[in-house]
Amino acid sequence: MLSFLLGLWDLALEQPYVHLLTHRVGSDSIGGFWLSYSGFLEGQMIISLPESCLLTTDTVIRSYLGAYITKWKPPPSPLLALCTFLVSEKHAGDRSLWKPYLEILPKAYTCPVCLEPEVVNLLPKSLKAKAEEQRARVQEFFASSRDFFSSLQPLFVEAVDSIFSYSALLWAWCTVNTRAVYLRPRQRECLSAEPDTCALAPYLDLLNHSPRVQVKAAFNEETHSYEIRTTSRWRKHEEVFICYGPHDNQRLFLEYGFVSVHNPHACVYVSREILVKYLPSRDKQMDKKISILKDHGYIENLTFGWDGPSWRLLTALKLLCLEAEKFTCWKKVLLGEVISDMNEKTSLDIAQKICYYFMEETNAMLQKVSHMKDEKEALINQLTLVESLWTEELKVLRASAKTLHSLQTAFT
Ligand SMILES: C[S@@+](CC[C@H](N)C(=O)[O-])C[C@H]1O[C@@H](n2cnc3c(N)ncnc32)[C@H](O)[C@@H]1O
Repeated sequence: MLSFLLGLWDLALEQPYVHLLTHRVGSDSIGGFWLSYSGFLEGQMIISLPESCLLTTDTVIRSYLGAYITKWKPPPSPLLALCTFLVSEKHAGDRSLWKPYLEILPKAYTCPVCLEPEVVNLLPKSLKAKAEEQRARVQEFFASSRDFFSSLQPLFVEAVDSIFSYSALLWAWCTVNTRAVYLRPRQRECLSAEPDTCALAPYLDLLNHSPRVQVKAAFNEETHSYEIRTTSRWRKHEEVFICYGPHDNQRLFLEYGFVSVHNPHACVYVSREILVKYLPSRDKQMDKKISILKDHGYIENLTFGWDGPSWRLLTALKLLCLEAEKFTCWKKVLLGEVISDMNEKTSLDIAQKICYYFMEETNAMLQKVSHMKDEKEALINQLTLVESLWTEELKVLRASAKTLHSLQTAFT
């Protein structure tokens, strides 16, 4: 493993910028990270990984799988090509040129698609629905790929069913989903029309995420290398982070299987059902108001954040709280105008009720997770992850409740 990585080091870096540290956590996962050797200044290159070190669909098509992919109709997707290569190379073990890379990849993942259904049941509703969608998508990916896998039988002594099992494909899918970097879309006749934008980038993919840093990452067409430059400053021996995007914790959990503590983008989603639950049930204009919110895209992505209810959430509430005689002012509400003190106050009161409701629910879920941790030791890692998500949500809600309280005092 190390020789491979040191090989990359020689190839990719002009000077030894970083120490690479990997350590195993438990038996089935690996935590890899980068430690700054001599520090980085803003704008400095962290890594420049030559194209030849990237694992792309080109790598797959040039391999022994190429002839099978080219023959297969309808053409396999770029994702299927990458996943098939990963599973096949992992199966090859010592015979694989990619063995050193494959050995440092996690053996298992913690994205919701890999969690036990009873753990998925403990996720916030909005995330649970996305987790179930993700699982259905991966299951469909497996089901629709089985004929293609069968066509590969001449390449293997063992039955392909045992090599390209659901768990093997799931592992490969998670590897691509959690670790791939973005390349500009390419189109190849032997692959389906889905965007071919993923590349695995050994060594570079050991960089962990921090929401508080900024990087510039892209393939440089002139140097033919994938380059990452930091816009932050790193002191000697500090862990170097990159930013995977301005993702909230639910998105980080869904796509990468982790939760970021004190994530500035963390938020709690308010569903339409909860929004309506706290409004006066006698409002005859409610259906009309809901349909205005829907038409103007204000029924989704309503959130509580560290700074209180989002502008979208408050705007939606102000519109829903409009008094009957002020209903015609709904456009002004969407433009951010204040309609009346009464409208401002009522919407803040309802925002606070919803916030308290979420805090109660979150505390109840935390208790449930804690009981389950006592009862189901085998699930402790998965449950701890879910617990950290709820804990972060509770912190956001407390901060929001505080902001709401101070906003309300302006009306008392
Ligand atoms: C591209 S890899 C980064 C390197 C990774 N730590 C490894 O094991 O090789 C992305 C994965 O690293 C983990 N990860 C990245 N940033 C993290 C963070 N701030 N906290 C916890 N896990 C993180 C998550 O499991 C994520 O799916």
